[in-house]
Amino acid sequence: MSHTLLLIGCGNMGFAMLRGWLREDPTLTVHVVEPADALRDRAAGVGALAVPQLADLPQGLVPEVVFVAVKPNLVEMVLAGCGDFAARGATFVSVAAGVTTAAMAHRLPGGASIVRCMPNTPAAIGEGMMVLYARVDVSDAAKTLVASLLATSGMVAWIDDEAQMDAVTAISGSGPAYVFHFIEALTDAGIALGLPAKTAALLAKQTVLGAGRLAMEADVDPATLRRQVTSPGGTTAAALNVFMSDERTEKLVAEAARAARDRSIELGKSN
Ligand SMILES: NC(=O)C1=CN([C@@H]2O[C@H](COP(=O)(O)OP(=O)(O)OC[C@H]3O[C@@H](n4cnc5c(N)ncnc54)[C@H](OP(=O)(O)O)[C@@H]3O)[C@@H](O)[C@H]2O)C=CC1
Ligand SMILES: O=C(O)[C@@H]1CCC=N1
Repeated sequence: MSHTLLLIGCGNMGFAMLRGWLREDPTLTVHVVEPADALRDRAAGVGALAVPQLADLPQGLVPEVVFVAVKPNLVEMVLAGCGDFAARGATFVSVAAGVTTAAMAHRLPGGASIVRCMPNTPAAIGEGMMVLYARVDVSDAAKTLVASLLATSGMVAWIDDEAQMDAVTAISGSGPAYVFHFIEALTDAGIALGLPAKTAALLAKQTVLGAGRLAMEADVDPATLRRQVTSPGGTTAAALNVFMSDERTEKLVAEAARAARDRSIELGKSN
């Protein structure tokens, strides 16, 4: 069924979602507000109707869902200009790290329908992890619509405790960057061991892709999959001795995730 959406902010995350939506459902009408010329052109290129500011949107526009994908410090300012959409029944979905639904509600008329989402950039190819939290007064119909729209971007999961959103941000929101960093490091290691750069990059990327898909599809857990690669006294054991001695990797990843979680909490406090 065709729906009318409004996306405010079409940078890295907004565009990743936009591309996913329009690729899956070209019948959607998506209005975009984005000040940067090049990013508006990019949005128009995938079929959106893009304008530089809210005031340029068609008079009387009735978006069913307003997605807000600006930097966290701008969310409240943007929402303050969206009262008319709330009055016309829109559901508001912010993807901003740290910005609570209470802070959003503060800028919208009473009773506004508000959902918070933590997406990630693999949404651009339909492989995102889209985690949602809805305030108690959001209707089932609105939740179903938001979830079905975001399902075009990847997997959808609901949480019922908003406080968990900071941890979600640390794991799946920021997580792709950790994996990209690992790919960079694995590529560099391959080059250092004498592989051509192109070959090293291909091996690193395909290995992460294949391992991720196997972890998702296998009926055993990742620890079992790891053991299946690790011949006693073999090459993998030699490498894992480096990764696992003194729980090095677990400690590093836990420390990194805590730093992201703490930053998400800070972002929430500064808004
Ligand atoms: N990038 C990611 O992987 C993820 C990001 N997020 C969240 O998504 C949000 C956006 O992040 P990201 O896409 O990376 O940031 P970007 O800076 O790439 O995108 C934000 C866009 O919003 C535009 N913008 C600024 N002011 C307005 C306004 N008043 N109206 C409309 N658009 C405006 C910016 O334009 P200009 O630059 O010209 O100011 C920019 O193009 C953040 O809140 C972040 O926490 C969540 C999960 C993952
Ligand atoms: O780095 C950030 O703050 C955003 C939120 C999650 C991923 N990117």
